[in-house]
Amino acid sequence: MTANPTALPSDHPSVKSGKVGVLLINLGTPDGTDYTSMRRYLREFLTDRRVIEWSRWKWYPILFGIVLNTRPQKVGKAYETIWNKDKNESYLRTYTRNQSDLMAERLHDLPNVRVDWAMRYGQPSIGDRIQALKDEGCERIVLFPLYPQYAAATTATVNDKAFEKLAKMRWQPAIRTVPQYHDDDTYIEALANSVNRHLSTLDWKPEKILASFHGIPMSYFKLGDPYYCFCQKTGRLLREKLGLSEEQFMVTFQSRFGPEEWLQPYTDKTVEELAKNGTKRIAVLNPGFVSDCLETLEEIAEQAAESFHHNGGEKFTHIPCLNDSEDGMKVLEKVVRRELLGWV
Ligand SMILES: C=CC1=C(C)c2cc3[nH]c(cc4nc(cc5[nH]c(cc1n2)c(C)c5CCC(=O)O)C(CCC(=O)O)=C4C)c(C)c3C=C
Ligand SMILES: [Fe+2]
Ligand SMILES: [Fe+2]
Repeated sequence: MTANPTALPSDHPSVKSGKVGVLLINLGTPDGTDYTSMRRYLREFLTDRRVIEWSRWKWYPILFGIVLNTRPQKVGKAYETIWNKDKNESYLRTYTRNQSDLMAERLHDLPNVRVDWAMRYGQPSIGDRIQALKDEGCERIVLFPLYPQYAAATTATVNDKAFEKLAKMRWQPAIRTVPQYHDDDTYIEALANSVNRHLSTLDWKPEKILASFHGIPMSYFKLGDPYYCFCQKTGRLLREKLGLSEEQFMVTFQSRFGPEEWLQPYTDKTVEELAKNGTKRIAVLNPGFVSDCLETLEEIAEQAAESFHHNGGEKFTHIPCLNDSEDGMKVLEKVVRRELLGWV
């Protein structure tokens, strides 16, 4: 008898192989609304050089001396008002997990594909989930930062974090990173449907619709971040799809942080000025957020609504993000299937 030359030696470790991973990644979320959880989360977030580009010697005294002593209480209180009490977690976490579960179901025709989810800040971490996918036999992984409009502070930092993990792996999986899909027709149609569906539940019509995107400092844009242009294009395509004029539809930027100038027009100032100038009815949506979160549920649906009413406005409505809706999942599935081409 001759030995089989292809047989593995008896002491060879078992290696799983032949699978493709899809990792959905969103921004992150604190584990709880208490001071310690909030501080841990904000510390990880605000020490990210892609988020705060100031030099360390200028930023750290402010961060550790002031921001991390005051902001955890303030933001913790805001989180409490929008916490998903059923699951004891933020909605961003609930929706991201649901998106992952639903994506797995939608890809049932691709038995070699594994779907998982992670957060850039907090848990589950990107590194842990890449390792878990690799351990399951994923030799190729699609990294999907859940941001329709690329920005260095969001998409790039997700990719950086993933490659930080890969830098420590002896046997790396092959990687694809998903680019922006700000002008994808399925995405624009899903947004338009969500606007029309939501407005059809009201007994009034808005005089103006605001598409409010998270801002970035103006200096980042001037240094070459394309985010502003992607937001403007999404806004224009959505306005055209809805058949609205430039008077009826506006792109604005929210969530300013720190003393610098950010992208304009600012959402909070616009809402206030519209109300003061006699606009009585507005609707606001957040096309840049794949899931509702603090920035949409608290800053817009609560704070902006209050400001509008306080300044003389009468009707305000917040149009929910696509979240784990059928239309929202259609968008994510389309992007994932495109990025899997040639791999499955
Ligand atoms: C300089 C600071 C920040 C930049 C730049 C920034 C860009 C940016 N952020 C999002 C999406 C989200 N941000 C969220 C919360 C949040 N953002 C910042 C600061 C910057 N973001 C802070 C400090 C916080 C925490 C809350 C607070 O302290 O005000 C969230 C919500 C997370 C949640 O758990 O609900 C999202 C989502 C984008 C898309 C973006 C640039 C394009
Ligand atoms: Fe942010
Ligand atoms: Fe531009």
